[in-house]
Amino acid sequence: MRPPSSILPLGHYDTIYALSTAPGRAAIAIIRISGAGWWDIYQALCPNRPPPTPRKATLRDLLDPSDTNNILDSALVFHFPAPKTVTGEDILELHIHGGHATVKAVLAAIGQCRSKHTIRYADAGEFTRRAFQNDRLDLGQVEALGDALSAETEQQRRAAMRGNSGKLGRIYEEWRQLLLAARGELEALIDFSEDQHFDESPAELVRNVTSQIGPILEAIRRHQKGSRYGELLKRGIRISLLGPPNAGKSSLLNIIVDREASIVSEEAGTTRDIVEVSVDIGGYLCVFADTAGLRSSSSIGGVEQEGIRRAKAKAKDSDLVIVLASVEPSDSSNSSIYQLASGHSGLSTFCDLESLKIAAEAEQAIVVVNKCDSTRDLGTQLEYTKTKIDNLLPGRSPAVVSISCRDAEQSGGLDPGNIGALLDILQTTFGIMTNVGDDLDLLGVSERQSQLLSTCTECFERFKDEALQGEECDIVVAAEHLRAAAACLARITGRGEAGDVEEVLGIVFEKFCVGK
Ligand SMILES: Nc1nc2c(ncn2[C@@H]2O[C@H](COP(=O)(O)OP(=O)(O)OP(=O)(O)O)[C@@H](O)[C@H]2O)c(=O)[nH]1
Repeated sequence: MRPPSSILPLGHYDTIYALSTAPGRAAIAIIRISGAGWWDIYQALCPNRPPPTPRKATLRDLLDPSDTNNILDSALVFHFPAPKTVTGEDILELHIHGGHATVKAVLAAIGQCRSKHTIRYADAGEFTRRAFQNDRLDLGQVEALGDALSAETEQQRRAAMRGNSGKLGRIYEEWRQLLLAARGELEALIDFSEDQHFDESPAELVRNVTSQIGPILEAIRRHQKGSRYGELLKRGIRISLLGPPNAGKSSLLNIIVDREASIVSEEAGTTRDIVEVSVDIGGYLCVFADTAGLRSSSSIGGVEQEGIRRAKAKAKDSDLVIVLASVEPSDSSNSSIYQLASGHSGLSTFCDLESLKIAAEAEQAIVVVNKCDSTRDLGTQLEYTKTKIDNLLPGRSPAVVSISCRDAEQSGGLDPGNIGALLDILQTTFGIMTNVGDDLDLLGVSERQSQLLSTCTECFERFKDEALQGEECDIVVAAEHLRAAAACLARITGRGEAGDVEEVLGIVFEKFCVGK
């Protein structure tokens, strides 16, 4: 359904053009022209030449319209006839040489072409906006396209492609049509029940609609879960490194991100503020936070206390908490640390209880035992540590992995310190955290769409409450709840009765660049 012309922006019928490839020196640059004025532009740049065969590459000299002796470039020219094009309009694409002067000259020449259509440089995202307005893409697909353009990791790209298929839009439109039909039946009852005989009583009809809503509500829950997982992939998985001072949190961060992002020192309590670094692990965008070591002592100052407060808050806000335990001398005098396993060689495994408590409540947790370079009874200590962790975090059974940042630093690789094994465990955990089952399209549900689905659920719940009134049910109110639910679905796709579509478009198109 084409949106009403009242919501078409000013300049919608102008012919627009833009450099669609990145600016700068390159082998090829593509200039895209969209709109009815394409033919005037073609004639001005390629005077007396026959039109290019649709969808076929045609070699043409592009001439300066104000001086036809001046050949601007020799280009490959494509004409894509409306309506089956990326914008739904006629498209002319000029594949020119990518030098700065060539691009500048051809763009200037297009601006000079005469036409009864207004010809102007495109605004950011205007090609895609036209695709939406000409019904080539729904709003969910536009959002997915924006995500695809900004994708930096493999998993971000995959999630964006899932939203691009149009499948989600078709599902929401199907639900909306079902609601509209149900609402139609309710309204028929309201308008005509006095004059005509209906097979169903209002209460029966409302009950029937309730049973149709049930499967949609269930599906919405799956879509919202998919959205949460998709958002993890798009915005990145937030990981906190938590543990007592000196366990090696900063050392581990530096090894993972392969640079000195955080200060490492033998002085306990070095890290105060949170140090955040993004890194791509196996295609997953991860945002690691190195935090202040947790300890409780009357001797620590105000700055460290604030660091500890921030560390706890950060960990509680994370998707995954990595607790660092470490192998230290058994006679460690630090009263804040708790012995997880005692060793024979004068070295035992320690951690602080506060970090483990936070891990017990975290969505996902992994325990890493660092400084394993110094112990000779690692296997036994690890066994004890696992048992102790299972007792301290009942029902969680987090993975426990031993590493040595020192070995990794000294060898300059990941395997000697067992960091490779930790990265494998992380990747497996990310896979579990973002597993939507077979329906991978659910990863394409955006945060905006998920919020609208929540509102839609609320409307359904109100409808169901009304239905529970039985014969007392107010059918006008029930129909209104269905209308509101259908409006939420319309706002997801940007189709139908989405009254505030311009506002929604503004938000969605914010991140688009010129030429897209
Ligand atoms: N033997 C050994 N020492 C390590 C290892 N990893 C880190 N260290 C040392 O432990 C000390 C503390 O390391 P950091 O990475 O600063 O520890 P942290 O947990 O960030 O410490 P805070 O900032 O105090 O919370 C430094 O002297 C490191 O060189 C390891 O695998 N083996």
